[in-house]
Amino acid sequence: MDSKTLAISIQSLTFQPLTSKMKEVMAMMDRQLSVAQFGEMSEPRFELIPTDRIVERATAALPPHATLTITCSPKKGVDATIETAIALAPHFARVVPHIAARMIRSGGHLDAMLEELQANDLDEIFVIGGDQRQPLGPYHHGFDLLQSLATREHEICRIGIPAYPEGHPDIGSDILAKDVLAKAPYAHYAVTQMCFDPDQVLAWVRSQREAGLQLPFYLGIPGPVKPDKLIRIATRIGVTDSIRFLRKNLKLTGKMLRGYDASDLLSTYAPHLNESDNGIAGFHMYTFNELDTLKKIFGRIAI
Ligand SMILES: NC(=O)C1=CN([C@@H]2O[C@H](COP(=O)(O)OP(=O)(O)OC[C@H]3O[C@@H](n4cnc5c(N)ncnc54)[C@H](O)[C@@H]3O)[C@@H](O)[C@H]2O)C=CC1
Ligand SMILES: Nc1nc(=O)c2c([nH]1)NC[C@@H]1CN(c3ccc(C(=O)N[C@@H](CCC(=O)O)C(=O)O)cc3)CN21
Repeated sequence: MDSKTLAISIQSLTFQPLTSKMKEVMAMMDRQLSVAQFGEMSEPRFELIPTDRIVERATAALPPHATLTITCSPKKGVDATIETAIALAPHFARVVPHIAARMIRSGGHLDAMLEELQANDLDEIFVIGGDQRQPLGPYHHGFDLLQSLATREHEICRIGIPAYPEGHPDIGSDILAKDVLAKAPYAHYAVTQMCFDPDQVLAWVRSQREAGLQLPFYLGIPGPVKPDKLIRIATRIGVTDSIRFLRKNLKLTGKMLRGYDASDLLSTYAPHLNESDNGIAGFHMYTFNELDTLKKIFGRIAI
């Protein structure tokens, strides 16, 4: 029995409105349910931002069998991403740096990065265009970098690319659809941009399959984050429609005070994970580096 069914049966037995204690128990059970769903995935992925003390914080909060991916910001640059990935690598099963095409200064810079990755046994990367508007070197978009990688000697054996179920603030949907199909032969999987509307994501997954895209998808799940930070980040990266969806949904389900946690999204996705036509390989959690909160909710053992 899930927590909602349980709460309804408690309510109908006692003829009492839900007390705050009961709501707390429901919230806890919801979270346990979502932990189980996240844990069912063979390879949990967590996205981290390179910041001070990240190794200490990540090892304290996340299990060693997790896959971590490390973002690439225009402020810190791609070398900071690689440095952080190398520092985390001994502690986790798999560490995946995001390599932003527009932040690579030259072919020589790319070769030096590839050598450094190889020297540290990092064999997977996530290729993005990058939030840096003007390219620092010859690679203008993710596709240029993927093509260049295909002509070079390296030990990278797995490449991920981003995908945008909710669209992108600067890029038209028709361009995005063509782009992901063009990138697909060079990539092994796609990760969906964070989105709070699971129906939109699932409809998009089906439309991509109809368009002939064969890459497995990791569905991007926003992790626990305070509302003000979430709104700041979502506005910056253009995830605004589904924030509106989230607000409406939290109001409808009476969870406005409790705020967002991933359990509703995970529960909605759960029945679709085993539909083979969808090709959903797992979840990718955007942690916003809120690792203490993540640990409290998911626990070390449960993942
Ligand atoms: N920092 C990070 O770790 C992450 C960043 N992102 C960001 O998401 C955004 C998109 O990344 P990708 O899909 O890899 O981009 P991309 O640069 O590979 O572009 C995808 C497609 O859109 C076109 N395009 C790009 N910018 C355009 C513009 N301003 N107007 C019209 N068409 C445009 C490209 O020609 C290409 O066909 C970037 O801002 C990227 O940095 C995504 C995931 C993680
Ligand atoms: N366009 C785009 N750029 C990204 O960087 C990005 C996406 N999309 N999609 C998913 C995730 C979400 N990303 C982020 C990036 C930064 C913070 C963040 O918390 N930034 C801090 C500053 C961190 C620092 O000290 O560098 C903040 O307070 O905004 C969160 C999520 C990275 N990813």
